[in-house]
Amino acid sequence: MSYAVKEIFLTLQGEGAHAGRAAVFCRFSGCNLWSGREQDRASATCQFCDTDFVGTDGTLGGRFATADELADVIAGQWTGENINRYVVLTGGEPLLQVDPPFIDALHARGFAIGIETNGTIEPPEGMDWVCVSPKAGAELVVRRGHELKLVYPQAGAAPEDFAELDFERFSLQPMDGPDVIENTARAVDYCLRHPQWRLSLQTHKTLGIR
Ligand SMILES: C[S@@+](CC[C@H](N)C(=O)[O-])C[C@H]1O[C@@H](n2cnc3c(N)ncnc32)[C@H](O)[C@@H]1O
Ligand SMILES: Nc1nc2[nH]cc(C(=O)O)c2c(=O)[nH]1
Ligand code: SF4
Ligand SMILES: [Mg+2]
Repeated sequence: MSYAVKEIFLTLQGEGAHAGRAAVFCRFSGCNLWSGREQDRASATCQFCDTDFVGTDGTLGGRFATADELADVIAGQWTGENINRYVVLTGGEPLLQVDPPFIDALHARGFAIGIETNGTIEPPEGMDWVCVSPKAGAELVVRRGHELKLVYPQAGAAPEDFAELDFERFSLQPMDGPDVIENTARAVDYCLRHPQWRLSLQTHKTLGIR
């Protein structure tokens, strides 16, 4: 199988439990909850997306014929010491494309693998950190994992709907957009009242890094 990739870049994980950790990001093209076209946003299942995942025209983006070819480009972006190598697979929806040969190819190059997923597709075995971000109106198939990171607030997806699921870490991430200041205040208030949840800020945005 081949892989359609929007962009590949080295940065710090900005969100969630691994915030601050050096990681190569591999952003796959395409999503099952939105076409990525602005004219389709209002009718999409997921309407608040902050990401351009259309096409293969970003930094180091392209179509990769094999898992080894893609894993080589990812490994080539790692510039630090060769310890604690970490890759984050995101998108778009990475689980439309991530398969066992690709996971094996990354592990063979010494990477621990994190994935950001909307939870509608079961991940293959071997992921080191599965971060599920449920979307109102989309069936949640992945009901266990390492981290559940809920964008807040979302009509039809309240934190209480997910609090009993089998995750190690529960993160609440303010919805970015015109109401981000109010959304952040509400998320802070929710975490104070429900200490099962921890605030997740999109620190890369305030830092001005990718
Ligand atoms: C762009 S998505 C890609 C991965 C996957 N499709 C998903 O939704 O989890 C990466 C992360 O950004 C979050 N996100 C997307 N739009 C956001 C927004 N407007 N504000 C805060 N987080 C957002 C998602 O919920 C997800 O946790
Ligand atoms: N720095 C940084 N951290 C991130 N965490 C999740 C991201 C994503 O778009 O999936 C993201 C991103 O795009 N950049
Ligand atoms: S599911 Fe993820 S990538 Fe797809 S539109 Fe929603 S936030 Fe964006
Ligand atoms: Mg992002």
